[in-house]
Amino acid sequence: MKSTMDFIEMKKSGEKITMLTAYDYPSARQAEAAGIDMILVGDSLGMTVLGYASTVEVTLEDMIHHARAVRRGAPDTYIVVDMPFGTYHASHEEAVKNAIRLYQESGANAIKIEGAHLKGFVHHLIDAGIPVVGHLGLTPQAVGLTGFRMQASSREEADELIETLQNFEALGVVMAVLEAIPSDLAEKAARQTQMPLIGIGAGIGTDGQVLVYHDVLKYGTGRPPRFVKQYGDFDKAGIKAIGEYISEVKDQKFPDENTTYKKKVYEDENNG
Ligand SMILES: Nc1nc(=O)c2c([nH]1)NC[C@@H]1CN(c3ccc(C(=O)N[C@@H](CCC(=O)O)C(=O)O)cc3)CN21
Ligand SMILES: CC(C)C(=O)C(=O)O
Ligand SMILES: [Mg+2]
Repeated sequence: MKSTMDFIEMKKSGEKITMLTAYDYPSARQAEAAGIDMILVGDSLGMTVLGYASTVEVTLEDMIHHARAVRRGAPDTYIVVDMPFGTYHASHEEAVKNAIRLYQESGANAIKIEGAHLKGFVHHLIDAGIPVVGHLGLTPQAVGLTGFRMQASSREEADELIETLQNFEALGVVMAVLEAIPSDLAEKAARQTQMPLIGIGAGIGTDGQVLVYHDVLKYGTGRPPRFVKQYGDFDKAGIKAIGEYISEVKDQKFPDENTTYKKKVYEDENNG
């Protein structure tokens, strides 16, 4: 399994870091088999696998439940798990308690927290020995305020983002995700910190990329964000396979010889 130090080495050497979300055992198995550098158990699971309109309804229990399945599917991959909405704002004390619980119960290697608010309590997590990943730019848990839109497009907001990253680094945050920001800002940010920066909708200049599993595979999603590239078509493959199954049952072609237990238990009876 790669370590936090390996990602810093990859940044130094210029080797891009690959990250993909996974939410369950099969998606984690696929990501590990393909050789992904790290897996994110994103709170996007609320939208991709639970069907909510945003990530706001996702709970700490949801994150633990899914992360444990991902760990079983990817025992040898570095896993980051999202702190969900409402679990780190009420007080620093509650944030620390919830973060410790998520880290301890999820089996993840690091926990990710959205926004600059993290600055206020991250030292407690680092004191406890928890690797913490930041997340700036578009922070989907704040969708009610921001919408799902590009962020930090003014000079002031861009400078503020870079300053927050420098604070994160000084506090001991190990990595950060930058979502939906102008590419020149992301590139500048990556040059100004030793922390590996993983981009999603942040251009080519970050130290790595992250995408959502269901977006990469075109699997049960609607119109994807602009920054998504679809590399597969699970919807097409799945609907085709399910359609063939339906036809074969209707046409009595399934089950067949190979899929039937034919040992006779009523051999001595006439006419069954
Ligand atoms: N499937 C999926 N992929 C994601 O990348 C993702 C999630 N879900 N859920 C959590 C957040 C939400 N994210 C989103 C969701 C939608 C847009 C989007 O539709 N953006 C439009 C622009 C919308 C506007 O300007 O009003 C785009 O064209 O990119 C962007 C990020 C990123 N994350
Ligand atoms: C989009 C990524 C960065 C995320 O936070 C998630 O999948 O929840
Ligand atoms: Mg998230």
